[in-house]
Amino acid sequence: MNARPRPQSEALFDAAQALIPGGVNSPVRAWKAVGGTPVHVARGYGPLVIDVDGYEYIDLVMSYGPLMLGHAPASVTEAIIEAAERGTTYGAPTGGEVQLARKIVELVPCVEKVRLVNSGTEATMSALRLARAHTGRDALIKFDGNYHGHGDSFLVKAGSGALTLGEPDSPGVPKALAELTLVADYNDLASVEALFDQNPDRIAAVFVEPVAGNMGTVPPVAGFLEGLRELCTRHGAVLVFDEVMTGFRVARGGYMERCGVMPDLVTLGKVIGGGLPIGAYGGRAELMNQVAPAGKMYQAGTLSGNPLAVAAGVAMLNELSEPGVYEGLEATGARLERGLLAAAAKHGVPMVVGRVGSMLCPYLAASEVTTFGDVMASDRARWVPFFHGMLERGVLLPPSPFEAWFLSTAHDDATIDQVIEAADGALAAI
Ligand SMILES: Cc1ncc(COP(=O)(O)O)c(C=O)c1O
Ligand SMILES: N[C@H](C=O)CCC(=O)O
Repeated sequence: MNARPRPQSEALFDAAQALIPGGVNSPVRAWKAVGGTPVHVARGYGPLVIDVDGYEYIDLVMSYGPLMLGHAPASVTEAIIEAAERGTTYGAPTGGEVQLARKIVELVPCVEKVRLVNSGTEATMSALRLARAHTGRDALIKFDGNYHGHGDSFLVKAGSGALTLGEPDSPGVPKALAELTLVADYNDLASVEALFDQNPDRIAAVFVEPVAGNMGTVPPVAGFLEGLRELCTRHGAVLVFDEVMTGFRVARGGYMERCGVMPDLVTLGKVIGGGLPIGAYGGRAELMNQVAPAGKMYQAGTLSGNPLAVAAGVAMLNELSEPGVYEGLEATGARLERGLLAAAAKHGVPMVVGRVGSMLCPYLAASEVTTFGDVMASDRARWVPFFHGMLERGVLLPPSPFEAWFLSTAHDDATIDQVIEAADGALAAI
């Protein structure tokens, strides 16, 4: 199949490379892992995006997770327009912030109080500072291949774009700070226990993506999150679930609602902003009351609680509160998983699918993927022609085998069947 010519995307990418580092404002968008020119998007509606050359694609990037209702859902768009007409930012508290905070407190089980920030990165940086302030300790444990945004303390064995570019430990992070980040193996409780034993009274927090979504999609094995809870309680460390990706995606109350394990703090982002920039961290009142001005741990933001983001988030969470939404997303995810596995089996391509609800990742691998090592052992070279085969058949995937695919309520059965048909063709050709 011949690649479709994309002169407009190419011209824009050339111009962007002269103006913006690597031509993009977030590294994973540069298609370094798959090669070629990134598709530059002109607009999106429902499950589709249209590029600047006029081609239409079924979108499985979905802005890396926020767009639970597809592109430009009327309720969210109207809420943004109404809010913008009243002014875009005030630097003063608003009723909208209270509405969004109330929704989060009502729906996310571990949250009694929540602070809104501007991105997932800010949320995790702030949660880490709070854990350090609370415990008076400096070290943290994170997991190989988990990604918590680009705060210095987290760019150690990081997933997502850092992994894609082969830079999981970024230059520019002070060595003294990086040494405080201890790295354990995801889904391996013994590796966490060993770090606690080797570092008595040093560990402020354990940060975990309860479903690892920045090395594809790797659900936790039975007992892993329960074990982290027990270890943190035993050693006086703060357990932080980074649900920036999974919050309101895998269930209204995030993955903690599905698994029943309660962290001390949670970080949120993506969905709660309805597609506008936002982040949040929250937890028990006793912890959150240490944040300024209630307490001494300083954290602030000129645009925090931005009226547009908050209005979009409230509209999004209202729609997600409708009955049947998550059951529908589960069915959509299951349909795609079944179709992908059937297509792979038909063409003799080894495949396993990691999936929780509407986030998923097919690995070109013959056996179960539960660890970072399993992810790295999957056939990433063969994934590249698969990506391009899908693209040429009108399906836009995240441009890296380490990124999750995201579905929305706008992806109906007919759309999913088109994705499966494209996968059938793409897998036949690799
Ligand atoms: C689990 C997780 N935590 C934190 C972040 C950082 O969020 P943001 O990109 O909004 O800074 C991301 C995504 O980038 C994420 O997937
Ligand atoms: N995997 C990342 C976040 O979830 C993708 C977003 C980005 O880094 O641009």
